[in-house]
Amino acid sequence: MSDGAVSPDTSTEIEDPHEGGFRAHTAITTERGGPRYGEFSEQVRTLMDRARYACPTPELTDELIDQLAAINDKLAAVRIDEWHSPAGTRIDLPARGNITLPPFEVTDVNDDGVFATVTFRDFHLGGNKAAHGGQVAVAFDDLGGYASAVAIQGVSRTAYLTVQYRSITPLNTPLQCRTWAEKVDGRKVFIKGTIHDGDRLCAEMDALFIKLNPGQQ
Ligand SMILES: CCCCCCCCCC(=O)SCCNC(=O)CCNC(=O)[C@H](O)C(C)(C)COP(=O)(O)OP(=O)(O)OC[C@H]1O[C@@H](n2cnc3c(N)ncnc32)[C@H](O)[C@@H]1OP(=O)(O)O
Repeated sequence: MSDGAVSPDTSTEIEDPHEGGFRAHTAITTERGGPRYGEFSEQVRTLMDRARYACPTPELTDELIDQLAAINDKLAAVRIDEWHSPAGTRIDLPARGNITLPPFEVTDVNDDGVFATVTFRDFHLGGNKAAHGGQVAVAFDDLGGYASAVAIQGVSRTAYLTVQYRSITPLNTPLQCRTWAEKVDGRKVFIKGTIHDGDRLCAEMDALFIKLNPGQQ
């Protein structure tokens, strides 16, 4: 039986293609992980959802540890650098296939900003059926970064991000998120955002993104 230990190995054999920010010398492809990679991501998310609400018997916990350890060993054997991992680069999948983000689908990008449908899942639970406030900020950070990238046609990082939580953000409900650049002042990109459940405002974002200089991490 596994002792539950997780290897801290973060090494990679591949030369780092990083050239600053989130940019890399790698071609965009929707092939990585194969045609069923989206199903794989969904199974991982479902695992997290189920685990959040499960109360296994001690015997079932033992059994699940062994099964998860076997899966983790298989995934460890195919570890790769972040630039080539499908999680985060599969632009054909919700949230670019990034399992750490609340799944979203961008529905439009135009002069009024970036429009997306975002769904917080069971594993994004904060308490009493509401999404965790930190998870709301995660969605805003990523989709705010998207709006910043559109506004400056370049790469930026978050300098600050504030969220006003206006009403409960529900789980398992497709929500409407809009992020947009309010002002660009040199390298400073002032980003606003909203998340609505229908007509009801759940949360608002006020953020500053800074355009990275060439080669800046
Ligand atoms: C399509 C794909 C979309 C992908 C989206 C992914 C989005 C994910 C975004 C992230 O999560 S990034 C990770 C979280 N952020 C960080 O880790 C950033 C950590 N901080 C830094 O690296 C630096 O502080 C930063 C790059 C933000 C700024 O450092 P710099 O040295 O490049 O800039 P500098 O300090 O010279 O400041 C430039 C201007 O911004 C202003 N500024 C910087 N930080 C500020 C701040 N916190 N508040 C107010 N103003 C600020 C600063 O005063 C100055 O104003 P002026 O030009 O008017 O003089």
